[in-house]
Amino acid sequence: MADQLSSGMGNMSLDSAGGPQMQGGPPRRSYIPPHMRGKMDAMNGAPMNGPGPGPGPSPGGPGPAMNGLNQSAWAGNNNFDARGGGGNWAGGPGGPGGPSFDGPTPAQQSGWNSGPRPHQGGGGGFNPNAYRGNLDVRASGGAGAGGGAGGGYTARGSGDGQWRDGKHIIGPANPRAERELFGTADDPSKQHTGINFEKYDDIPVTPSGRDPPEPVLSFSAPPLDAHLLTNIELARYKIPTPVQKYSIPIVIGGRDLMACAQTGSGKTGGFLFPILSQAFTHGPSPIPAGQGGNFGRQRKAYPTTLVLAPTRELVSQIYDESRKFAYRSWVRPCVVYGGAEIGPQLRQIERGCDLLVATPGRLVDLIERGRISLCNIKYLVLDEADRMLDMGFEPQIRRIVQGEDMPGVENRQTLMFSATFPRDIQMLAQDFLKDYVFLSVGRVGSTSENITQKVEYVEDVDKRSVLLDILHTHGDTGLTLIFVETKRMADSLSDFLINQDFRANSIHGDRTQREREQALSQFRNRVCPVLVATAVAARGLDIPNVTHVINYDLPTDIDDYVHRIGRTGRAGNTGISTAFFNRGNRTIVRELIDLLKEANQEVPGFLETIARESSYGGGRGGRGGGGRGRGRGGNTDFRKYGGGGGGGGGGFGGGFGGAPASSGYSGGGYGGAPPSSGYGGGGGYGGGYGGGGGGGYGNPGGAGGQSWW
Ligand SMILES: Nc1ncnc2c1ncn2[C@@H]1O[C@H](COP(=O)(O)OP(=O)(O)OP(=O)(O)O)[C@@H](O)[C@H]1O
Repeated sequence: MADQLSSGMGNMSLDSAGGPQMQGGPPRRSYIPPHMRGKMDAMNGAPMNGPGPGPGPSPGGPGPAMNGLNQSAWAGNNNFDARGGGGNWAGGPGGPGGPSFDGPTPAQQSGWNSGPRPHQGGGGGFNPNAYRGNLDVRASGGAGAGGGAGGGYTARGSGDGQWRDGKHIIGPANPRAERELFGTADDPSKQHTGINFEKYDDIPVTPSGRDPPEPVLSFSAPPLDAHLLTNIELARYKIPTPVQKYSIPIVIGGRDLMACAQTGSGKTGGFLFPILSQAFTHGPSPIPAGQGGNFGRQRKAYPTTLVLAPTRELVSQIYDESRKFAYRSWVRPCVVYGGAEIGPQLRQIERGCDLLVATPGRLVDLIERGRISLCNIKYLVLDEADRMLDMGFEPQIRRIVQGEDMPGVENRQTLMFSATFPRDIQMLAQDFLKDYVFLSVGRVGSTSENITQKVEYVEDVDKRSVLLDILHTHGDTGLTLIFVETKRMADSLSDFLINQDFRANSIHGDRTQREREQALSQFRNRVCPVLVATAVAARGLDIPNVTHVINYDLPTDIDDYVHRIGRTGRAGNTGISTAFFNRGNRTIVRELIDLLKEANQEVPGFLETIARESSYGGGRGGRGGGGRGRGRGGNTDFRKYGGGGGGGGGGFGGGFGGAPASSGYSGGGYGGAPPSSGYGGGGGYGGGYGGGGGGGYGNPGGAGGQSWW
C-alpha cells in the first residue's frame, strides 16, 4: 500500500487511505527559543485544530414549505421517494414533530435511551435529543447506546442551535467561543483586510454556462439567511469578494459551479456562505429510508455537505472557517484527516456531522470502517479542485464520488474551487459536474497584483548566501515562507538557518502530524517567523502577516508557483515574492514571463534571454503545447473553446513546439465524449489530457515519481 501510494501520489499529500503515512525519520533539530523550552510539551500536546464540540442535528422535520424556492440541493432536488412525511424531504411542514424541546431531559443527560425508531422524513418522529445528545440520531437509529465521547449529553457550552418544528432555533451566545472563533478587532492571529481589498472589485469576472444568475452586491437577506449574516458580521466582513458575489446566487440557485479566483480572494466563503445559508433556512435532511439501521455503538454519520481538500492543514483551516460561520446554528461541522489518531475523529463524528471536511485518504478509511455514509450528500465541494483531480488524488476522488453511495451528479450539487484550473483538468472535471456555471475572476491561474514578484538569477551554489542577505534585509517585518522542492532540502535549509541564528522551522510530508502542527503554530505565532516548506504548504493556507514568500527552488509547474506565492498578499494585503531562478528552471520560463506580464510585474532581461535560448532546442514545448493547456483560451471556460487542434508537439526538452496553439491541449487523444451540456464549439477535444507527448502535467514526479511533499 505504501508503495502504491508513494508511486501513485506523485507530489501529493501523504494523507491517504489508512491514515498516517508519515515515515518518522530521525528526530531533527528545530529551533526552540529559550522562553519556550520546557513549555513545548504543553504546546505539542494539543491538536492545532481540535474538533469543536457540538451536538448533532436532528433527523426531524424538514424545513418550511419550499414554495417558490430555488432548485438548490437544500430545496430538494434530491428526491428520495422513500422518505415519509411528504415524499420530498424539503417540502412540507414539520409534520407531527417530536415533543417540545425545553431543555435536556433525563434522556438527554444520560445518553440516548429511546428505542429504535424509524427514520421518518417529513418531521415525523422528530427527536428532541437529536441536537443536544451526543449521538446523531440519524446515524444511531435510536439504539440505546450510551454515547460518544462522554456517555450522554454533556453540556457543551452554548453556541449551538437546534432545528425544531421546522424552525431554526439559534443557540445562545458564548463570548468565549466567539473570541476563539472570531478574535478581537486587532487580533494579529486573524487575517485582516488590507488596503487593496476594495480593488478586488476591479478584477473582471466572467461567468459562463447556461444563464448564470446575476451577482449579489452585498451580504444581505435574502438571499442569505439572516443568521449567517450575524456570523459574517462577527467575522467583520463588510462586503463579499467578487467570487462570493457570484457564487452565492449560483449555489443558492441550485447550480453546479467551477470557480477560479485568485489566491487569497475568499473562495472558502464562496462555498461556505451559500451552503450554510441554505442549511440554516431549510434545516437538516433526514437520511433516505432504509439507511441508518445501526444499533449499538457503531454509529454511522450521514453528512449532507462534504468538502474535500488535499492537505491536513487545509482541511483543518476550512473546518475552523466552517465553525465560525456555523456558530450558534444547528449545523455541526466535523473534520477528519490522516496522520492524527482516528479515535477522537470517530467520537467527533458520532456526535453528529452535517458538514464534513476531509482529506480523501482518511475519508476512504472511515467509509471502509462503515462509519460514514455519503448517501445523504447534497453538496460536494472540491477545494483546490485541480489538485484533487490530478493524478495523485483522482483515483481516490473517483472512488469517493462514484464508487460509494453518494448521490449521482444529478442529485447533488458539485462545487469546485481553485486559483488554477488547467484545461485538461477542466475536461476531467466534466465527469463530476452537470450544467455548471464556470466563473473566472481575473485570468485563471493569474497572480494577484497585491504580490510584488521579483525574480533573481541565483546559481544553486549561491542560494544560501543570497537567502541570508534577503533575510537580514527584510528581517523582522513579518513572516517569511521559503519553498524548496524536497523534504531533505527543507530540513537541511532550516537547520542551516537555525545555525545562522534565525528562528526557523520546517514543514513537509515526512514530519509527523504533531511536528507539522507545531511548525505551523510557531510560524503563525512568530515564535519561528521563518518556515521552510515543501509544496505541502503551497495551497490554501491562510496565515496572516506572511509578508514574503521565497521560492528558493522554483517548482516545475507554473500553477504550483501561483499557489505558493499566494500565501502572501491575501485579502487585499500586499506582499513580496522572490524567486531564485537559474537555467535549471528554464522549463517554466515562458509561463513565468507571461504570468509576470499579466500581473504588471517587472520582467528581468535574463528571463527573456533564457526564453530565447530555450526556443532553440531544449525547453518545454511552449504554451499550449506543454501539456497543461494554458495556451490562449486557457484563461476561460474550456467549453467555449472546445479544444481545437492540439498544441505543438512540445514535450519536455523536445524543442519549442511552434506557435502556441490557440486552445490546444498537448497531443494525445482524450477520447471522452463531449460534455453533455453541449458546449465545446470549435473542434471538440483536440488534445489529450495528461498529454503523453506534452510532458504530462502536475506533479514534478509525475505518476511513479517520489512523494515530493
Ligand atoms: N468578504 C470578505 N471580507 C473580508 N475578508 C474576507 C472576505 N472573504 C474572505 N476574507 C478573508 O480573506 C482571506 C482569504 O480567504 P480564503 O482563504 O478563502 O482565500 P482563497 O481564495 O480560498 O485562497 P487560496 O486560493 O489560497 O485557497 C481569509 O483570511 C478570509 O478570512
